[in-house]
Amino acid sequence: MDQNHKPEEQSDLFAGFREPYKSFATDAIHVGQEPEQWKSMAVVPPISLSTTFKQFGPGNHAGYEYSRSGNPTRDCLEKAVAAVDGAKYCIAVASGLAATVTITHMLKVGDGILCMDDVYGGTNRYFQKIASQTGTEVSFADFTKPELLKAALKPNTKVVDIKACSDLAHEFNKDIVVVVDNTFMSAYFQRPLAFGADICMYSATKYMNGHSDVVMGLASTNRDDLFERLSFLQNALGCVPSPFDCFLCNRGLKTLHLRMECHFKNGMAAAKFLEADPRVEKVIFPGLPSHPQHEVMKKQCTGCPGMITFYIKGKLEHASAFLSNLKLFAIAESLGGYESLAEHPAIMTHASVPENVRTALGISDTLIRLSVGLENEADIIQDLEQALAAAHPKKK
Ligand SMILES: Cc1ncc(COP(=O)(O)O)c(C=O)c1O
Ligand SMILES: N[C@@H](CCSC[C@H](N)C(=O)O)C(=O)O
Repeated sequence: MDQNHKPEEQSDLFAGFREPYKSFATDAIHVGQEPEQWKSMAVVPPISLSTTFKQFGPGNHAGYEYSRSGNPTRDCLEKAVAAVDGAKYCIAVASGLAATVTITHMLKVGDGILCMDDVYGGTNRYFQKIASQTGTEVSFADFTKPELLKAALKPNTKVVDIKACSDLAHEFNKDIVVVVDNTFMSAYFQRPLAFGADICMYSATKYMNGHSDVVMGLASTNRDDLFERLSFLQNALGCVPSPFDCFLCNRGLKTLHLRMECHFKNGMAAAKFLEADPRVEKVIFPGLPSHPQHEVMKKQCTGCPGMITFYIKGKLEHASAFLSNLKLFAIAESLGGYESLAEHPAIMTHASVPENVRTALGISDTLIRLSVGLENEADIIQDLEQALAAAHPKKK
């Protein structure tokens, strides 16, 4: 390994980024968690497993009637997430995809969705193979170029999927609902609602829970009308998370700020290491100046998560050799947990994206994705170094 490698200086790391949101950690730790709400004065919200709640008389209850419709543990999580998103409201659902499905159910037959082309493979699959078969018109565009978004907006467009385009979309039609999938950024590094988005959603399976032990989705909003519809759909569609999962995610949220700062530090170190390595073709990490949206990121975000993609030199066999030789990083789908993961998007997470679309998006045989975890920086770099050496052995 590179013996001269020094840990990233925290102060330099965040230079040029937005200041963290005021009282973020305090809100994540305290909002919705007030001990006074329980007779027991429990400091940590209890896991409320009861599926039903006794009523004083028919229709006269203490705020809860049936656990799909409302649950005390879920309430604690939803209040805390709303606070860290700078939102009035939040709903928790059973997965990130359930959040996408629930939001899409706000549409009527004939309404349109305009989605960022480079989305999670399962979102692409849902829009192309399910939503578009049931009367919703779905199209995709590259929102990193506002002129392409502008050209793609249609009179029936109701949902788009990127924060930077909120103004453009609302100018075109104020009824367009701008939805940002904030999964990769987390609430700590980006607040889409503060930039004009109408709904901020997550696969909480990732950074928001952060421990790779919960599958969950979240959606926050400041709009009363959207919340009314979303909470109606949360109950009516029934895609709700279990109270135990709500407890875990609520707990994970308490350390989000600490985890994200460490993900950024380790991610930056790994990205710099890879960018300097001759066995690597190209690194895509928005925290690096080489990334085309680096300036946008610094303007809009308070930091950069530990997600790196890079092209290894060679062919599929080199990518496979690199992945198979990793020791600290596990080859696995998912991201945003405390542990480092690596995967091959073309074969794994984005296999459901049609091949021609993958090619257009650059999801090739040599593309590798890393979710850099919270292990020691030097051990992360050492693992990358030895796997690159195994993929590209020195000729004798
Ligand atoms: C960016 C993004 N959005 C949504 C999802 C869907 O989330 P879930 O797996 O929790 O359904 C995922 C991953 O699956 C994702 O990576
Ligand atoms: N969002 C996760 C999950 C990836 S894919 C999961 C499954 N194979 C599917 O196709 O739904 C990630 O990006 O790793």
